[in-house]
Amino acid sequence: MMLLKLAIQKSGRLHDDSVKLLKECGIEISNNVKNQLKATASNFPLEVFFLRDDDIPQYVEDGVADIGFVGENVIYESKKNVTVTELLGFGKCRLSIAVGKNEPYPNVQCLESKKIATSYPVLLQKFLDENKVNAEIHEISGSVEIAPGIGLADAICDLVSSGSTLFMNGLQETEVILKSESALIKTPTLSGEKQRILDKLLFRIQTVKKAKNKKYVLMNAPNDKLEEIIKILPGMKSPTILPLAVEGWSSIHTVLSENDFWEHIEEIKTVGAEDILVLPIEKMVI
Ligand SMILES: Nc1ncnc2c1ncn2[C@@H]1O[C@H](COP(=O)(O)OP(=O)(O)OP(=O)(O)O)[C@@H](O)[C@H]1O
Ligand SMILES: O=P(O)(O)OC[C@H]1O[C@H](OP(=O)(O)OP(=O)(O)O)[C@H](O)[C@@H]1O
Ligand SMILES: [Mg+2]
Repeated sequence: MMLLKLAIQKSGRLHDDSVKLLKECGIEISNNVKNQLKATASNFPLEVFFLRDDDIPQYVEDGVADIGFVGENVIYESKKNVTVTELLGFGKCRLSIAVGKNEPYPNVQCLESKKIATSYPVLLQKFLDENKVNAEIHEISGSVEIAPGIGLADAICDLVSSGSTLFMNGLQETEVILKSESALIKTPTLSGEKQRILDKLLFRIQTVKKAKNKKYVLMNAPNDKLEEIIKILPGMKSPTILPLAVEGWSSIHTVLSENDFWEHIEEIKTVGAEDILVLPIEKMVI
């Protein structure tokens, strides 16, 4: 049977979320044997390779793997011929330039002739070129944030998420050069049969993604307040209204994005809604 070959990170920041996404898509993979580098799904035509994340774009370009889950930072730094097919919503971070927290940084021009340490020379060079800045790039493979403190460089360009690594190393973030999250990449040529398997996988991923920032919201309200509450709720189509056992009251059910929920909750309460419940949604097919 034809199997779609997927490359994911063996261990590291993207591993758990990659496996979790497959699970949420209803795909069972057993990788119980420690250090096993390959696994086959038991209920979907998928074979999973566990690799270093930096190697994934190359494998996918070569067709050794048909698709991969990997950070956009790694994809664009690698310059490989692969197609970003779907963003996956995890591994969110940004590639930023930072300098010592007491260094003045009026604008990007102040990087002229400076030495910048990074593991992302391609993306950094592109940014410098776009801004017509000449700077010396010093490539190192990790612990980049330590570079200014030990006199190795004047500035750094590295991944930032919470900012705590920068803070702990006495650095300030001065430019965001790329916003990144994990993405599904695809090999340049895929057979028709494999494309059909990929379409099925993409449908499942999109179904899971749609549900992720949506909430199922239930609330009780007196019947004479229903109309006013419904006007406030930006529901999917129209909310479901069910009578309560208590005379004159109803239960309103609707689906809201997390954002909309926070934005409207005060207003809904003020108008007269009570006993508001917010539940996660597992899957959503619309
Ligand atoms: N602080 C962070 N917050 C969120 N996502 C991050 C963060 N740092 C990195 N990432 C994302 O996770 C990816 C993997 O990070 P990780 O640190 O596991 O990489 P690695 O050490 O190069 O792993 P490997 O051993 O596979 O080469 C990064 O390429 C990036 O897309
Ligand atoms: O802004 P923060 O939340 O502090 O995250 C940023 C840090 O996370 C990443 O390193 P990671 O912890 O993955 O270690 P690594 O250097 O071994 O990849 C990145 O290289 C930064 O150092
Ligand atoms: Mg790596």
